[in-house]
Amino acid sequence: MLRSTVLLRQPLTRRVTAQCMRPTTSSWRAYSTSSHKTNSGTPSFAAMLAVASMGFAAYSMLIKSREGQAMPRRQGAGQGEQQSSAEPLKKVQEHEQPGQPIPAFSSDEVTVVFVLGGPGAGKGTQCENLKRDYGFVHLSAGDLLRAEQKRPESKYGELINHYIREGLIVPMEVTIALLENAMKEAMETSKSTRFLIDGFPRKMDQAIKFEEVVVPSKVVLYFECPEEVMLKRLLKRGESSGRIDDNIESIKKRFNVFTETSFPVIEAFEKQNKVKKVHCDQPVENVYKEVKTVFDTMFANDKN
Ligand SMILES: Nc1ncnc2c1ncn2[C@@H]1O[C@H](COP(=O)(O)OP(=O)(O)O)[C@@H](O)[C@H]1O
Ligand SMILES: O=c1ccn([C@@H]2O[C@H](COP(=O)(O)OP(=O)(O)O)[C@@H](O)[C@H]2O)c(=O)[nH]1
Repeated sequence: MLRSTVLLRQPLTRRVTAQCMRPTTSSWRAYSTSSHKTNSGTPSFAAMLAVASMGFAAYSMLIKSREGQAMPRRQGAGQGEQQSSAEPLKKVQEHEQPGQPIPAFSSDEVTVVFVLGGPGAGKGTQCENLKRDYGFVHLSAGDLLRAEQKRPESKYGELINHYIREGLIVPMEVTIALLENAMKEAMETSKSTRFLIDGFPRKMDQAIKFEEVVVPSKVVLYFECPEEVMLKRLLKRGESSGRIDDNIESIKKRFNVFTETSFPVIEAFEKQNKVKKVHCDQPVENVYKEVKTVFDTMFANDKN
């Protein structure tokens, strides 16, 4: 059984240090949970206004749509109505009622591995290997957001586009709903119950909410990689990815957001002894050897 999410519920102001998690490469910045801000990670005033108003609109819609709603009973995997991705916020609103939230899935039945690490560390590459060899479903939060952004009927296209370009973290209501919908769909279509959640959670509130309303994670795979290596990989990827954030300006912002906001999530999971660290500054095959060691140990006799 998993340990509870006690640590994740501790006040976020609590200063956590996990020396073992800190990068050792001298040229890589020191990770700290203190909240210093850097200019390169700060959007312009106009951009902030735009983000604030878009974010406010999304939250207003969420709150408005909750009004007069009775508390629905959460349903297990493979049951209940199919949730269209047309309205991702609807999914989370079900959880946002007073009282103790009920996770959508039981961690006895559904296995979630969070795959975390800086941009370009190689998460997606290794997830595809794991999908092939271990039968996990690979859900990239970034890919789900990009698909939602491109969906013509989406209300959140512009909002997602802005957040991704600025390297900022999209409000969790959107991302959690997309993830839960995708999990549900995979369970219904392929009866899969093992998930690699790639690039999520990137923020404490996302981690807490997902484990409360979807399912607690089993393990966190942390892809440790020096910044200069990630930078090189991202610039190379940017030559053909067509991604609006694989450019030097966006990359710098993403690095700052990772250091200041996402790395503390990894530290918090480390305090729960959930983190398995993989060294990514080596060829793909060698990284995968490390990843396989973790999975062979963790899931050798696991039926989930
Ligand atoms: N170990 C590795 N060595 C060299 N290049 C890699 C390695 N792992 C991934 N890449 C390449 O680096 C880029 C970023 O990898 P990706 O898996 O997309 O990272 P992430 O999902 O963490 O952003 C891709 O172009 C990928 O082909
Ligand atoms: O849970 C998530 C995952 C991704 N993103 C956004 O999507 C971008 C790209 O994330 P992805 O995981 O696809 O790429 P990576 O940065 O790991 O290369 C991030 O910078 C964020 O703007 C987000 O807001 N929430």
